[in-house]
Amino acid sequence: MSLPEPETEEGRAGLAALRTDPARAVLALDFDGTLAPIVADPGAARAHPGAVPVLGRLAPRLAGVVVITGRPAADAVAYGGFAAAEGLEGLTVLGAYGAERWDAADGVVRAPEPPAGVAAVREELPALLDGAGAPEGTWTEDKGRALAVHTRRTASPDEAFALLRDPLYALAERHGLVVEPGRMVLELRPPGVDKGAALTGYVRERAATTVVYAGDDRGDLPAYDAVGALRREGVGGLLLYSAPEAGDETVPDLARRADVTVRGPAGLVEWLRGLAGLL
Ligand SMILES: O=P(O)(O)OC[C@H]1O[C@H](O[C@H]2O[C@H](CO)[C@@H](O)[C@H](O)[C@H]2O)[C@H](O)[C@@H](O)[C@@H]1O
Repeated sequence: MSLPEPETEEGRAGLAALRTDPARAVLALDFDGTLAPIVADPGAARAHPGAVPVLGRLAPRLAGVVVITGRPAADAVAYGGFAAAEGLEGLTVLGAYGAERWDAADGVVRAPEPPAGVAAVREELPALLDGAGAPEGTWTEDKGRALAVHTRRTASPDEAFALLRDPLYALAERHGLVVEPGRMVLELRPPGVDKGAALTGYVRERAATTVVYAGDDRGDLPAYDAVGALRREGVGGLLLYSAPEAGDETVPDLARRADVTVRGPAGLVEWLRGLAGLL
């Protein structure tokens, strides 16, 4: 099986480094929109059925496989079907943008206590949404250490997103939180972590000389930046963009910078199968 040639020179160099020494390469993947198709109900998201089998084939050949997600680590593990998966005994899941860590080796989630601002936002959010005129279908996902306001199930998700944007930024700022905007979602979460720092830490921990990162949303941009910085240190890098299969708009900053574009989780699984075939 062959792999499509990366569209950039740096990407071709990254793929060549990966093929030369896979045992020193890290494969890092976002969850929603990358491993799991986007669905209207966040609680119904599940990894593409081909994801775990192909990751299980790849992982024993690599320095490490890590899922880096805005989800709580436990949710990603459950929705991904990652616990006790064949070949994924060394898998790591970095949840809540790197604040939480789960390792398949012991099945434990490690995480610090959320800051007090999260409880204050939880308290004030319902009245704020009422006052802002949040339309029917607006839904708050309580992630424990963050609150995510989803607009996908409103009649006009983009309009609802625009309506709620400023009030939610103001609320987050009042309580020392930051807003993470995503695909029809505005998440209020603690500052101080992002997917870039999470990825860099994992690459260093594994002493990797190549890193592959796949993502679909704005929250993945810090990981793209991290791959850029690692490349400048001499680490090989390959950036994949999981473009929307339907409905959602593309994220121009990811589309422009990616070395390889795949069509959603199904396209990513196909690419990973091609990689497994090559290795
Ligand atoms: O970092 P990720 O793994 O990409 O997680 C980002 C957010 O993903 C989830 O929301 C997104 O997926 C939902 C299910 O497909 C979809 O309904 C929603 O519109 C998307 O924004 C999740 O619910 C959030 O908690 C994550 O932060």
